[in-house]
Amino acid sequence: MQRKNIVIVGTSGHGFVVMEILQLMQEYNIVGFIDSFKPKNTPCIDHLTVLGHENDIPTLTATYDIYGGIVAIGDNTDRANMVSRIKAVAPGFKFVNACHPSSVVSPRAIIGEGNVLCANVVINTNTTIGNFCIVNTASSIDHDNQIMDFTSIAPGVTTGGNVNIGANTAIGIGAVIKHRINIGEQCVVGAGAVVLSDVSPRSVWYGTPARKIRDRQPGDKYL
Ligand SMILES: CC(=O)SCCNC(=O)CCNC(=O)[C@H](O)C(C)(C)COP(=O)(O)OP(=O)(O)OC[C@H]1O[C@@H](n2cnc3c(N)ncnc32)[C@H](O)[C@@H]1OP(=O)(O)O
Repeated sequence: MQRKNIVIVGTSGHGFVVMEILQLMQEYNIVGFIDSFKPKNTPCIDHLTVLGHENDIPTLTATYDIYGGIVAIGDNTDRANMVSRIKAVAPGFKFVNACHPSSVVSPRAIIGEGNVLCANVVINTNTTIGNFCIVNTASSIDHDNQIMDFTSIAPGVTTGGNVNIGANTAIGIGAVIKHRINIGEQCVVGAGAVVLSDVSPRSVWYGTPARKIRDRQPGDKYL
């Protein structure tokens, strides 16, 4: 079967991680990168270059027969804004998932669209991953979790069963989240935190056990 042509939006290190995952999947043909800041034809990696700005996607779709692609931007707010812009200029653009072949995803898990599951990720039974999330290298998301849209899970995070993580929240590298914990939307859980109690929306928590450090304001940086 002929592979569908896709683009990767974002040319950071994360963009190249996503590119390698997509290459290993052998389901899509990557035609190039989209970037808001780099000029067209900027070399990226392998033979791939920047094809244009997100506003160029409609034209590029006609030129390259583009099916869709993935937004590979690590910051949750920037990723969400980019998805909105693409939906506005190219409503037919299909957002694909990049799931590393070494990831172990339960057949009873539900995975939305536009997600990245990196190497050695485990998604256990009855867990739902929304849309446009990043589950980074070797993270383990256990049974009956609900991970909402535009959330990012850094490398080596472990969640127990029945954990809920709200939209646009960032969980830092190596954090551990006890079973039956609810984490609100737009939160930051710092690197190495051990979360033993519920995390209120729009707040920053870290430490062992994790404590609330401060509220987050709109536009505050994530990691
Ligand atoms: C593939 C990838 O790279 S994915 C990305 C992976 N990266 C991450 O996961 C990074 C996660 N980020 C963090 O943990 C950050 O430190 C944040 C977001 C929690 C920063 O929080 P801030 O409150 O702004 O921290 P700030 O840098 O101002 O430091 C304030 C104090 O808190 C401490 N601190 C900061 N983060 C943590 C943490 N995670 N755990 C314990 N203490 C911390 C600092 O050491 C500092 O202490 P001091 O005042 O005694 O010197």
